[in-house]
This record gives sequence, structure tokens and C-alpha cells, in this order.
Amino acid sequence: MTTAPATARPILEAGDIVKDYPSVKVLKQVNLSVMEGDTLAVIGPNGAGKTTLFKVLSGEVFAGSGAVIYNGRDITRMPAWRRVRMGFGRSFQVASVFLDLTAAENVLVAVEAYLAQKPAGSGPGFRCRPAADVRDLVEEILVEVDLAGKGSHEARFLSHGDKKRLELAMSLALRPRILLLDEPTAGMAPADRQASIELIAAVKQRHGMTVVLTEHDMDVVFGLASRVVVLHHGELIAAGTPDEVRENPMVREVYLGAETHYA
Ligand SMILES: Nc1ncnc2c1ncn2[C@@H]1O[C@H](COP(=O)(O)OP(=O)(O)OP(=O)(O)O)[C@@H](O)[C@H]1O
Repeated sequence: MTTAPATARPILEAGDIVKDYPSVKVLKQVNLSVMEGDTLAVIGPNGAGKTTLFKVLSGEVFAGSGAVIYNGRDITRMPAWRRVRMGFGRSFQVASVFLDLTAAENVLVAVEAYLAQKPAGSGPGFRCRPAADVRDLVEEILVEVDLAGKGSHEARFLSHGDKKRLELAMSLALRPRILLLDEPTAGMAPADRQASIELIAAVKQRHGMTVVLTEHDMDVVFGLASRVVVLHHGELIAAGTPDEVRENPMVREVYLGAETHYA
């Protein structure tokens, strides 16, 4: 687990976020601050509003009221695609990849999207590279997410875990400053989960990113997160270090279960 340095500042803030759907009040005045370099886990029972909060943060839906501030800039009404250009990466509960393309072609799409938006020689991450080198870059990214040798596999034939790795690869190709991962280990076998935790921790460390994730698996949460916030019925009921949240009586009562024990 890596913690934000003492000098860190908030990279992403949500202030008094309210989001209603016609029949349900999903988020009720949620306040959140993500420090640069942190790994923040958003946890809570099914239907607590975690995915909706993610959508508000990433710009897939807009809050009814409240503000989203990224790097000091108000992005509350900024669409998702512009947030991606500003440094947001996103993965979904169900891996979002192009099933008819190979793994390498999927990453290539993301690399080309990244290169297309950068003026020559500018921006963090990749330096401007000749087109011939793009293929090497795609391979580098596939190796980074443990998909070496699977570049020619059509995405539809990849295992669930490999599809999630591919989705992560596509996010990494966009060189995000902040990565939003919605249940990154959902549906994975235990061994795959552990590998996934290690992979996320490694890429975060290598690229110095900030990570925000939702997760039901507490081993993943406590293995990765430096900070945890707890949503319950759309309200933020606790925030702190994993240890603080683990010991919080209200959290134990309403979410983790009073009888829950952790190693
Ligand atoms: N597009 C929508 N239209 C109407 N209601 C919605 C919509 N999206 C989510 N909801 C409702 O909002 C509430 C919160 O859903 P959300 O998916 O954000 O919760 P969650 O904490 O991510 O749940 P889970 O852990 O099961 O993924 C639920 O009652 C859900 O049915």
C-alpha cells in the first residue's frame, strides 16, 4: 500500500454531491477529497451509490447539485471525454473492450487516441514516437499488464481476468493521472484477485498515479487502499485510513457486520 506524501494536495474533490434518479435519491450531500498519490477505496453495501459516485466523478452522469473539482478546476459539467483528456482513466465492473479486435488492436486504439490528442513532443508519458515504434509501445503495455504473448488473441476469447487486464492496459495507454476502477476484481477467482491487486499496485507505483476504486472484496480494499470512505444509502458515513475504518463501530454495524474479523 502506498500513501500520499505529506506535501500532497487534493487532485480530486467532490463537494455536497446530490444525485437523484426519478424513484431514488442515490447520493445525498457526499463530500470527498482524494489526495494526489493516494489509493482511495469507496466501499459500501450493494446499492449504496458507489457506481453512481464514480459516474459523477468521471462525468458519465452529472450531479443534480454539488461540485466536482479536479486539480483545482471546476469540472462539474465537463463531459467524460474531456476529463479523459485531462488525465482521467476509467475501468468498469464489466470489462469494456472491443471484443472483435485483438488484444494488441485494443491497446493500439487507445495509444492512437492518446497520441492524436497530444501535440508533437508534448505532454507527460510518451514522448512523440515515429509510427513504426507504436507497435513496440503497444507490446510494452501488454507486457506491463501481464498479457505478453496474447496480443494476437481476439479479446472475446480472453479469460475474464485477461479482459480486465486488457481494459487496464487501455486505460494505461492514455497515461492517466487518476485512475477510477469500478470493482477491478469482480468475478475473478481468488488467485486472479491477488494477481490483480499486485498488478494495480505495481502500475500505480510505476506511473505515480492516483487511484480511486470501488470494491466488495475486503482483502482487495485493505491490500491496496491508503484511504477508505464508506457509503451507506447514499451518505458518506466514514472516512479514514483502512485501520480507522475497520475499527469504526458504525461501519462494522451497517456494512462489515459486527462479527467481521480481519487478519
Ligand atoms: N440509471 C439509473 N436509473 C435509476 N436508478 C438507478 C440508476 N443507476 C443506479 N440506480 C439506483 O441507484 C442506487 C445506487 O446504485 P449504484 O449502482 O450506484 O450502487 P452501488 O453501490 O454501486 O451498488 P453495487 O455494489 O451493487 O454495484 C440503486 O438503488 C440503483 O438501483
